[in-house]
Amino acid sequence: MLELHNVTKRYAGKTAVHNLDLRVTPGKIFGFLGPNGAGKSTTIKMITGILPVDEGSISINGKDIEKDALEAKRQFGYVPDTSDSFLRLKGREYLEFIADVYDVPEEVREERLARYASLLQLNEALEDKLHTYSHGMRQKVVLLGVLIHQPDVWILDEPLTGLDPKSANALKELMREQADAGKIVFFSSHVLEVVEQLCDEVAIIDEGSLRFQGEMSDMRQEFQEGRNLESLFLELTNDA
Ligand SMILES: Nc1ncnc2c1ncn2[C@@H]1O[C@H](COP(=O)(O)OP(=O)(O)OP(=O)(O)O)[C@@H](O)[C@H]1O
Repeated sequence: MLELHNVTKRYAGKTAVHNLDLRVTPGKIFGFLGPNGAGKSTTIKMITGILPVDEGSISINGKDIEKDALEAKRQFGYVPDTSDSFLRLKGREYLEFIADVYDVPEEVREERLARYASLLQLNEALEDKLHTYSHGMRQKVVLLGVLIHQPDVWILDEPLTGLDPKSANALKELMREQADAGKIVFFSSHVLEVVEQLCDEVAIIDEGSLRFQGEMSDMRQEFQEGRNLESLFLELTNDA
């Protein structure tokens, strides 16, 4: 379970996230949706412990991200929207490093590496250094780093941006596979089509405040059956 209680974040006096309450249960793909500047990345950075929470609290499988940071961080894998860490390492070295950090046994890591590198078409690139990778390839190697330790919770910030259609499709299938295996897949997006296709549950944030949280089907019902997600989104975020 991933829970946010009354979470607030300010940057130099400006409120980026305001009193946010979220509850994400296992076995679901959860889409965190909002326009540019809505507060999605700020929220994800607080969930992952990159940014401190100004008010409220966040727990992952019952572990508080601030009071019990190490245990909370063991629960999730994180794919940021851009990745420029460990650029001097080769792809394979980066993945070995992550597998070491999470104590993944040798045989298990080899098996996962073989399966997921091939699925994401990264095999050949693993012997190259990360600084030679394109944006999409970096996204994929970070994703592989998550898949190699199979956390209970996946947190992905705009994960499909920059992926070619084949890789995007592979990622969508992996997200579904993880959710069906009882894990939480929490991802942010402003691509409505993706959210509509993929999510079991959705939260919409705008100007730092939650506008809606619920099942995809509830959302359609609440805002008149038959309307498409785009018109609901525009209405909820006052952009219409
Ligand atoms: N480091 C920062 N310092 C000051 N303000 C910031 C900082 N980071 C974000 N903001 C502001 O906080 C608000 C929320 O930004 P955030 O990046 O969380 O939005 P987002 O929903 O992820 O947007 P996008 O879809 O464009 O990535 C915006 O008004 C943004 O300008």
